[in-house]
Amino acid sequence: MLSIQNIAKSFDALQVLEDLSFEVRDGEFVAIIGPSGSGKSTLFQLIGGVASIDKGAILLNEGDIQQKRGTIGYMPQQPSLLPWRTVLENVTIVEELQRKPNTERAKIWLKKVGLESFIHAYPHELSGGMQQRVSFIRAMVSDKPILCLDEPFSALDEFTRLEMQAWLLSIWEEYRKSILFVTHSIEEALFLADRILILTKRPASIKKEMIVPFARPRQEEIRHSTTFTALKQQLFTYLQEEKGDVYAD
Ligand SMILES: Nc1ncnc2c1ncn2[C@@H]1O[C@H](COP(=O)(O)OP(=O)(O)OP(=O)(O)O)[C@@H](O)[C@H]1O
Repeated sequence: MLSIQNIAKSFDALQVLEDLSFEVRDGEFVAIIGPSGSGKSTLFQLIGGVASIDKGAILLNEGDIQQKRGTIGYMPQQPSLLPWRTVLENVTIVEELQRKPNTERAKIWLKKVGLESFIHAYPHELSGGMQQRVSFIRAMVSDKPILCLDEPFSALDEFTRLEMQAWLLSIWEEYRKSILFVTHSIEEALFLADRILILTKRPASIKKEMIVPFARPRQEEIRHSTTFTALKQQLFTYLQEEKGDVYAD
């Protein structure tokens, strides 16, 4: 579905990505972890078409999406909701820009995620976790073939973060939309993903790929299994080899 082929990207003399290749298949949940500053956000900018690659190709369902905006669903680290718009109006904004808002579908989604009594509320009336749900639903209803989530839970407190991980899994396991998920948390990647891509330090390419062996639907208990602990240690070692910041949590 999404195919990143040998891409390279520099900002002036700073080479950020080099010969980076990977794929995300239809319905797959892929997590990316890597050292700080290795170029994860840059990668999303390239996939989202807001920056241009120097070399290589970015294909979505075999079509070239280089510098094409609006082909992926995107959820940023901060919810980025417009404070003067209600929850419902925030969810429909992407479609409004494309002149085809589907208010009914947005309402159905908000109901599905327990926000039906908040559709006319403003962002400041919601908790951080609720705001992230709205942000996620906005990306979902834009109905793109793949969702790119850039550290979506990193600003949340630990308890809300664990809740949001379970929440995301329950939605994803029902709908199986392709997800590319950047995180700094090894544990989050292991709990959520089918496959984890580990980046090298800058200029980043793929250092390793790990297939996550846990069955779906995922159960909380896997976090306490010996396999989970062993894989966590393995991932930690890979990241230490790249001398990035610390990722164990
Ligand atoms: N528009 C830009 N112009 C110049 N340099 C940039 C630009 N965008 C990013 N960079 C540089 O590219 C490098 C990679 O940045 P990026 O934000 O993609 O890394 P990251 O892996 O997402 O970092 P983090 O893990 O800390 O969020 C950094 O050194 C950053 O300063």
